[in-house]
Amino acid sequence: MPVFQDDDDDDDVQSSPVYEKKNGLGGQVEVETRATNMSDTELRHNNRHHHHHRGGNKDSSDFSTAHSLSGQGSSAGGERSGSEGSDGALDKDRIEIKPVNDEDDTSVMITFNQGVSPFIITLTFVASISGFLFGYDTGYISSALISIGTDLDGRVLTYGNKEIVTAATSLGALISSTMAGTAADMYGRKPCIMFSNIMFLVGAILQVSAHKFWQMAAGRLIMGFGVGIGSLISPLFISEIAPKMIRGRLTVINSLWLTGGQLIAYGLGAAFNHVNNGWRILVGLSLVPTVLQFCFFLFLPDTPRYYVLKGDYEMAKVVLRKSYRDAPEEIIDQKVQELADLNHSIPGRNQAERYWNSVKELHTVPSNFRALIIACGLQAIQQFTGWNSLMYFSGTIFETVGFKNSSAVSIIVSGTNFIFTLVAFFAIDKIGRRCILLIGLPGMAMALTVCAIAFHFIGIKFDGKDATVAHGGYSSWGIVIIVFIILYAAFYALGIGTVPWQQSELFPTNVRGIGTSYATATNWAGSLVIASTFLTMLQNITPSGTFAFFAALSAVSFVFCYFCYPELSGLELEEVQTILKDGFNIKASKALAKKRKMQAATVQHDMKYEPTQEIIEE
Ligand SMILES: O[C@H]1[C@H](O)[C@@H](O)[C@H](O)[C@@H](O)[C@H]1O
Repeated sequence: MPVFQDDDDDDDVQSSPVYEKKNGLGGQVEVETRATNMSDTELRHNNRHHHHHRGGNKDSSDFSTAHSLSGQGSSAGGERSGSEGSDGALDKDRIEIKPVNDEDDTSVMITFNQGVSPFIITLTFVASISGFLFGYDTGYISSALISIGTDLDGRVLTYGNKEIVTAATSLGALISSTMAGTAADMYGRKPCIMFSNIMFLVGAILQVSAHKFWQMAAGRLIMGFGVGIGSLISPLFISEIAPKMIRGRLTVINSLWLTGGQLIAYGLGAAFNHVNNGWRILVGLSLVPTVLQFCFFLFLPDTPRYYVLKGDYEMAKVVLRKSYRDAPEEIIDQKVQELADLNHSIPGRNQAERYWNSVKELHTVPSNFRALIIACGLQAIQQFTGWNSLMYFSGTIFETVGFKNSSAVSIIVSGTNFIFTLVAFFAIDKIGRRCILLIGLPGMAMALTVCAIAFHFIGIKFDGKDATVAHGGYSSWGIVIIVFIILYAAFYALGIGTVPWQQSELFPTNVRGIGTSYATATNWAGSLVIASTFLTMLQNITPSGTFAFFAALSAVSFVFCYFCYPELSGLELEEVQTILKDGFNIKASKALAKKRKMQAATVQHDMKYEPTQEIIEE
């Protein structure tokens, strides 16, 4: 079995089941990429085949389609292929299909040149409406808080009231996200999203008709239940229907809808700022996408994985057939078989036992626990570096530093967030998650530090109800604050705003639901803490102190990511597990990601012409 030293910097595209790497401490770390646990699900069928050697050479001989991009097929198929001489007994026309160990994967499907079907695009589009609602409903509150005036209880809202109305949604989201993963396994992803639509509906109606502060807060809380469910299920749904090779990007599409929703909320907020009861229109408009998503889902199916989970193999096949229109029936059958085999790999006689075993596995298996640290760590960093306090209160801040049309400035901030999420969409696989994180965090720390200094010179004071500035009107420090808040937004969206939502790739199948639930709950807990304390912080430790605090946290977060976040772009899911097996193995992950990218480029190029392919080691 071939072995290569990976501590060199060569760019070859060798693929091997065993890698020897030096870890950061100089010790030897053996990273084995065999999909050993899946060998029992090995499937075979007769078909025409092609055999790709590394470097993209092809010949026609015995073949295993194990793993097109990673060469993991080398575990079972590769060993056979590797002993070609002794394998002469193998039937020339036999294709051996071995799944990777991820049931979301299209490892059988990858034997086709599969485009993204209109059906997959439709499902992604409809599921992402949850992302839009997440963004819109967390976005409109900033301008609503300004235009609400004395419409509730006939008085001006205190900062405390504003914090409650804002934080209620995060609280609702926190509560529902802790249960959403399990509910999705029990009742299905689609019913969960439809249930979230009902929460959005009830919450919005309560708010639109509110004349009392507490009714408004209750409406925001119930809307939050919907946001929490949507924020977890939508990326999960997309990852389960997406073809493996574009799964990462499709997940970022959900983030694009999210930040786009925030942008639209700010735009409409500016438009309705001076309209009587304009905030009610803002809230009321959120009913449109909710109702649309609910109606669309009446006609759309759940994910194949869910149907297999429930034993409804026929429905799973129906969805797969629509998703991969060119796939022959036998491939569809085998994909369903793969999913069924993987489904049994979760131990337990019933749902409760399986749930408990997942919880145990999450905490006791070292690679899972490291994945948990990274996933929760990134979500916590995303929130505790202060972005959402700006999303929620930027209107108030900009008004205070002298900008009358504060909503317009807020549009620029959320527009920057959207545009740089788009930049992240292109960069996340190309230059890698780790790299954009390590660019973004120091950039944020720098921008926040400048804001802290500017706030000091502008002489701003919050007394819990009103904000006063020593130098009223436009000032050069006010402009510095706006410019650097925009820069902060750009660095944020490029890295930490987007990367944490790739969380599902960190976990293996059996703990993915529960792992992503923990991480999503961490996100909402952080959002809740920040939203409910930001204005109090401004008051007690001054705006300068608050921004300096966020700057310090960004700097510390950089250190965390530098030492704990491996490069995962282009890696197969089980490779992520092996990378995390005995440490965070940053160096090894970077080398492996580099090689995988080159292999993927070769395979993608060839896929245009070949129905099947594989990279194997010689
Ligand atoms: O990824 C998103 C995005 O960055 C949003 O702008 C932010 O409001 C959310 O909290 C975050 O989860």
